[in-house]
Amino acid sequence: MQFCKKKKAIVLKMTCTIMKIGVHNRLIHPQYRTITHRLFNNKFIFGNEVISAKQNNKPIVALESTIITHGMPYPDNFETAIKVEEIVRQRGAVPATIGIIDGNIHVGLNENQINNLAIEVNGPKRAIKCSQRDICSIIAAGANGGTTVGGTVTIAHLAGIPVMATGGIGGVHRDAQDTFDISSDLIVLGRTPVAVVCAGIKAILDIPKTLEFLETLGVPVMTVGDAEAFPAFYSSTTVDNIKSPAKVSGVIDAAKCINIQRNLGINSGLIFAVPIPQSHSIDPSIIDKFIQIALDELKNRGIQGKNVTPYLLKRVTELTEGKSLTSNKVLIENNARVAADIAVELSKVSMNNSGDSGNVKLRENSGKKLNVAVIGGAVEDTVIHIEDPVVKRTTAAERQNVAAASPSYYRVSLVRP
Ligand SMILES: O=c1[nH]cc([C@@H]2O[C@H](COP(=O)(O)O)[C@@H](O)[C@H]2O)c(=O)[nH]1
Repeated sequence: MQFCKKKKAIVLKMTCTIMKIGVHNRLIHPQYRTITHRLFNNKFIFGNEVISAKQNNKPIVALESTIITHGMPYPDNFETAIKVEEIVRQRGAVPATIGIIDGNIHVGLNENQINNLAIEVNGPKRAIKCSQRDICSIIAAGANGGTTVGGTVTIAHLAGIPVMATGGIGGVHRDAQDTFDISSDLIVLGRTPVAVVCAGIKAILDIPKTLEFLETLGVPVMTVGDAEAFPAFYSSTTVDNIKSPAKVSGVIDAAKCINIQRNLGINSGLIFAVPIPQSHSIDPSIIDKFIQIALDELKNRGIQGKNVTPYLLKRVTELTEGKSLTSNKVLIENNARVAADIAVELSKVSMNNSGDSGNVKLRENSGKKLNVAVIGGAVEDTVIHIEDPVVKRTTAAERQNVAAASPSYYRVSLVRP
């Protein structure tokens, strides 16, 4: 009897564990299922709302948590995070705020957890700013992490969430030629297929250089709407009114672009830049003066690396007497609205995936001879391995015709370097 009870308990425990792994495994991106299943099934914790959204194929929007832990003061950080989640729900999608708590990756933090991260913003238990490189060490230490765009995109992709919203992505810092400070957000976006909805690139950065770098990485950058200008976070245009590299007219076309990238198997992210609502756009030349003051202070104080962006955002808030913080909140809310609409449209186009190529016109190969223009060239080194050289005594007559004789002298294999 005793034995039976014990056996039943073991069987029950095993079934529960298998169920737990099963549920989590299904929520993970198929490409990583086996690996995450083996290594991480206990490290990924999905919020109830996210689990239910996954099971019912509802659109999900990933939200980052560095804004909470390093981007805003308390209680603005908490209130904004909650409001942003609510906006996503109102638009018909499910929010998944991503962060690390006690060494576990959370996809869908609850209100209590968000408050705990928010309240510690200047306290001793403040979470670590977590870009992709920090994920493993934070998990290993059992610590808390507020995930940046790069960190969030990495986790969202593992969790099979293709859209995220933030305020502004990181980028190339203004004096990058001296400091080499380039946000890892860009590198992660170059190799992770998640669409990021933001208010452009933060004005504290070198926007033209950031756009150049994104082009190098092959990341599509598109403004959403009719505007020609590229938005600069606090302002709907940059100081020198840079043109956007591309634009989509609205959320339907944005979703089509994500779907096309996916169908083509292009593994980079996409950036959708949404201009801050005109009511809260700050004149770019005014904000630039404050940014310059904060940048000079930064140099004098020797602040570097991951502390640069939080310091600049905080100082600009002080210098503008809170005006930039209000704009920051408004633009994040606006981005969440657009991201939710894109996620809803994306779930429609992906359900209806009958080879729809969106605005891309697919041309049939007509079999006609095409005139091809070759631009540039490629040089490829070839290493020749000589196998079984044949030493052969030749006659004078044979030596006169080396060209004809040489192929039979060696067996050659070509190897790509
Ligand atoms: O409105 C905001 N948007 C974005 C950020 C964060 O700033 C990070 C960039 O930091 P860094 O420049 O150190 O890579 C982004 O990834 C994002 O997490 C922020 O604080 N506030």
